[in-house]
Amino acid sequence: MVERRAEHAARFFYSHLFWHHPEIRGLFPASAEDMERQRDRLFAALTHVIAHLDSESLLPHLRDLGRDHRKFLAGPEQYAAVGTSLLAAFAEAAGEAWTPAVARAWAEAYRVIAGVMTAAAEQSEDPPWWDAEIVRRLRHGQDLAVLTLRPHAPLGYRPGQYVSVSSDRVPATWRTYSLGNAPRADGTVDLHVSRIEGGRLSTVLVAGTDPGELLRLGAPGGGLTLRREGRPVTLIAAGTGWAPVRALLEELAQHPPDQSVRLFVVARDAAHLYDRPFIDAYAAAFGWLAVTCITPAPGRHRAEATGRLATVLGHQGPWWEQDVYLSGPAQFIGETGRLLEGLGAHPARVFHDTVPVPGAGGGHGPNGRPLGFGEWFLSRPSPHWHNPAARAPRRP
Ligand SMILES: NC(=O)C1=CN([C@@H]2O[C@H](COP(=O)(O)OP(=O)(O)OC[C@H]3O[C@@H](n4cnc5c(N)ncnc54)[C@H](O)[C@@H]3O)[C@@H](O)[C@H]2O)C=CC1
Repeated sequence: MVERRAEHAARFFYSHLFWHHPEIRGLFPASAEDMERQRDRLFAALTHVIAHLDSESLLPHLRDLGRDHRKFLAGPEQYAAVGTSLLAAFAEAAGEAWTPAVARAWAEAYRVIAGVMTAAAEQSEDPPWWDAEIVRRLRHGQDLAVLTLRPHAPLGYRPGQYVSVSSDRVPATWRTYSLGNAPRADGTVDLHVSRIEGGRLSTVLVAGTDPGELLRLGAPGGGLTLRREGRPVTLIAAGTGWAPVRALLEELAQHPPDQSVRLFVVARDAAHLYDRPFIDAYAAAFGWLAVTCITPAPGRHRAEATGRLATVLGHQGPWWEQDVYLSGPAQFIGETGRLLEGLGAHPARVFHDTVPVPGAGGGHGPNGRPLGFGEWFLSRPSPHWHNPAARAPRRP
């Protein structure tokens, strides 16, 4: 019932929260657009919890979330305030269906969720966030940069994962970006950032930060990590989706696989194949690796490269035995994932971190704005709160 009025419930929730606890407002993004995103994230996160109530993955997910929320300075008082406002918003949206029994069940559910999250936060031995100094910023054209960072403490990172990032230049705003390597001997890691139109943090990271200044990093996350199960591997990267794939390749090179590895790198133009020297060096050094780079025909739209990739993949095979790792824009992952299934790839062996939201064509949210990587990730699995037609089927 609340789902049908999700937009209203989310607005009510934040108004209630900030009215009763004005001091909490400062922990949330200042801009209206970023608050809009925040509202979606709340329901995406709740969807995830509710869709996984019976799943073994729920508790580990909540613990991760709890540890991660320390970077938002969330303590017991904030959890209590959020719980009160959340239940008030649900009561408002559910109307007469909000019976005393339902209210009790939700209060209990929230108590459990918040309890698991705060306990994990208290027990964590990791810092709440990592301060990371920008050691170097390498621009590749107008829209792309690779930032070399030195975190102040070791990062528990597995190749293929991403971190959330925040800068004092855009307060209370966190976005996820992938790292292109496991920490080097000196602790440094590379953050690959593509500027999105109107994206305030990505614009600052690509064009407006200086070596010596600090960023904040959240704990590494994501499941695009190597499964070494003896099957041949296909890696497919588009744009800065190259970053996690690069990290996976480095890991493969450290313990060369018995099976062949095919790598497909897709970019909007030749200039955006920004790591070409690395790719060429790997192709020359390792007999187990076959590389194909794909760009659109000159003058064509960037998405045409995805069509070209489809043609190339159609001539490869067999797919059933492959482990496939996919990384790139959400729309790209959706299209290429469907194509691979059509070509016979095993659906459980096509790995990626992002899931397209049904009904939100063009990689855009309900208000026409682009969805961030974190939102794609959080909205997994995919019942979409703002589109009743796309709701998950009810369990019998
Ligand atoms: N683990 C992951 O899946 C990761 C995902 N990303 C995401 O990858 C994206 C990278 O952005 P950019 O480097 O600016 O990429 P981009 O916009 O330059 O696109 C690169 C290629 O992706 C394909 N593509 C882009 N938009 C498409 C569309 N609407 N439909 C079909 N294919 C499309 C095209 O082949 C294009 O040439 C960001 O959205 C980022 O969030 C980044 C790192 C890791």
